[in-house]
Amino acid sequence: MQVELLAKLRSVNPVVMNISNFVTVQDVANGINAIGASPIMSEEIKEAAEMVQMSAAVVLNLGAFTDEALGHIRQTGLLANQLHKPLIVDPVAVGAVAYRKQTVADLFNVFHPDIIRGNAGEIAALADVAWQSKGVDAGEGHADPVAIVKKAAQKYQTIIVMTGETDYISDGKQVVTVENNTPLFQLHVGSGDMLSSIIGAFAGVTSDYFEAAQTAAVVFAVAGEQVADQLPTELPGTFAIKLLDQLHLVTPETVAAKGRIKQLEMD
Ligand SMILES: Nc1ncnc2c1ncn2[C@@H]1O[C@H](COP(=O)(O)OP(=O)(O)O)[C@@H](O)[C@H]1O
Ligand SMILES: Cc1ncsc1CCOP(=O)(O)O
Ligand SMILES: [Mg+2]
Repeated sequence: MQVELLAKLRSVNPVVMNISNFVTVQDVANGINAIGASPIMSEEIKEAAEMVQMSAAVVLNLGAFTDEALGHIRQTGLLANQLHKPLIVDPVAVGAVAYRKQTVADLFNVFHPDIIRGNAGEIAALADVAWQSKGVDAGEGHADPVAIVKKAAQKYQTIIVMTGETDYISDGKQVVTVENNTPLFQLHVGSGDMLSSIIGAFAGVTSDYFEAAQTAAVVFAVAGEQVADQLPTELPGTFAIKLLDQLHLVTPETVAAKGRIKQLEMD
C-alpha cells in the first residue's frame, strides 16, 4: 500500500470516466468526488473518444447494461486500451446471470481490463470456481479465496480485487488482504460500485495498479470504520451519507494507522 497516493490523488484531482448503472450512479459520482477525484459519467458512444482521451482512468460497471449500452461499453473499453488509460471493470452479478457471464467473456475478448473488482460470487464466476452467487451479492461458497483470486488474475492476466469481510487482492502471483471491520457496507447498495470507481481514481495517479488497488481498498475500509465508530447502532442510511464525509476527511495518517493490510503470498 502506498498511502502517499491519497495525497497525490487529492492534489492531481484526476478525471475518472464512468459508464455506470442507473441504480448507483449518484453514489459513485459522489464517492469519486469525496475522495478527491473528478467524476464524469457518459451514456453516448459518439463522445467516447473525447471522453477517454480527457480521462485519467475509465471504469465500466456492468450493473444494468442494455444492448445499446453494450456497444458503448465495448468501444470505451477498446479506446481505454488504445489510449493507455487504466481500465477498471465491475462485473456486477456475473455469477448470477448466465447472459452476463457470456457478455463479460465476449467483452474480455475485445478489451483487456487492468483491474477487475467484484465480490466473491462475481470473481468465483470469472475464475470458473463453484460458488452459489445471489443476485448482485456475494452469496455462499467454500472455495479457498486465495485460490479464487489468483486463478482469476492468472486467467485474465489482470489485477483482481475480490471484496468481502476480507478483501483479497492479487496480480496472479502476489496476494494481499485488507481486513474490513464494517459490516454496514453490506447494507449500502452501491458500496462495491463506489469502490470500483475509487480504485479507478487511484489508478489514475500511478502506473502501479496493484498498489492503486490495495491503497483504494484500505482507504475505503478505513473511511467506513471511521463512520461505524461514530454510529450508536446499525443505521444504513446514516452510514451511506457519513461515508461520503469520511471519504473526504480521511487522512493518509489515519489510513496508515488504522489500515489492516497483509501480504499473504509473494511472487
Ligand atoms: N461482511 C463484510 N464485512 C465488512 N465489510 C464488507 C463485508 N462485505 C463487504 N464489505 C466491504 O464492502 C465493500 C464493497 O464490497 P462488496 O460488498 O463485496 O461489493 P458488492 O457491493 O459489489 O457486492 C468493500 O469495501 C468490502 O470490503
Ligand atoms: C442492485 C443493482 N442492480 C443492478 S446494479 C445494482 C447496484 C449494485 O451495487 P453494488 O454491487 O455496489 O452493491
Ligand atoms: Mg457489486
